[in-house]
Amino acid sequence: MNGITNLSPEWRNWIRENLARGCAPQSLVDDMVRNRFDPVFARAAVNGVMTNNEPVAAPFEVKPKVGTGYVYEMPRLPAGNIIRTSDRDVRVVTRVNRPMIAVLEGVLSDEECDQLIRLSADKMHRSTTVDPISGKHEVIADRSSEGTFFALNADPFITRLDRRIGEVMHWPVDHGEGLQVLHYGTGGEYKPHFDYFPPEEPGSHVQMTIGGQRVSTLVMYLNDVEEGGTTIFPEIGLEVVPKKGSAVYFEYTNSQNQLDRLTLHGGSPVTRGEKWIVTKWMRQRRYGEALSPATATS
Ligand SMILES: O=C(O)CCC(=O)C(=O)O
Ligand SMILES: [Fe+2]
Repeated sequence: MNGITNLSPEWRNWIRENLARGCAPQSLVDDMVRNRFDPVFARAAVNGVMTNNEPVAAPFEVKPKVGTGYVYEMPRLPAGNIIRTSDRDVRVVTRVNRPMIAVLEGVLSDEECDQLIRLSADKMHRSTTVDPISGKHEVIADRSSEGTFFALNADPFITRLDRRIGEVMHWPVDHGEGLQVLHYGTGGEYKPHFDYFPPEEPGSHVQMTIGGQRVSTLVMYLNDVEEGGTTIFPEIGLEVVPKKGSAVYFEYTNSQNQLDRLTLHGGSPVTRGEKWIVTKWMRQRRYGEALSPATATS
């Protein structure tokens, strides 16, 4: 998820002209990625030009209500003490109803955690977040971690995890962004933030061009952290201690497009040892649906 994240007038014209010539949108995305564009941004940019919504200025189709008055609907997370997925039973250890948060055990086996770390270790990049004004992915001081990303169906191992995670989150696999592995060294942290794209920030519109708003998050812990590194929810004073194979789930966008500000959260500083997590973010719609079915790949 790295690379160029702004569209010069020249590139915008290039997209326009090639679409007019009948080029497949995906081939333009591929060319842009070869020219060092961020893949997610490239898709959003091509889509924006295709739909005549210039990416940064594109109005989001429904203006979401923010903050107060969030209506809590039936949680998407299945009810009960055990969530039975196609290949594993996941135990619910804690549920909070407002905001909707759950702590889950046994989402991943120890071997799966180790395997994800192994697969990620040699392809980590300093993590980026979305700049509120430009919508660009920027390295920022608030997020001292390195990350890497696994596209949906990257291989049978990832496909199996994505399937199980979709069952736990009770949301279609193809509405999910690819799994994102993050590593924090000692001192690493992620300051409190929202996982949804704040609609008042212009950069959010770029991110929402494909798939819409994020609706829910599953943060899975890949190791036990010696000291610190808890997932904190400062609005409600909750702290979840990382445990290998466990996860914290939360949801923040309801069917009326309202956003739950109580899901403000962060990763507290790792004071001893290191911390590995893998995160799944679900979107309102199919992630990639804005391109035609023949060209959408994730
Ligand atoms: O590190 C954590 O515990 C939280 C991670 C997080 O908030 C995220 O990946 O969006
Ligand atoms: Fe987050």
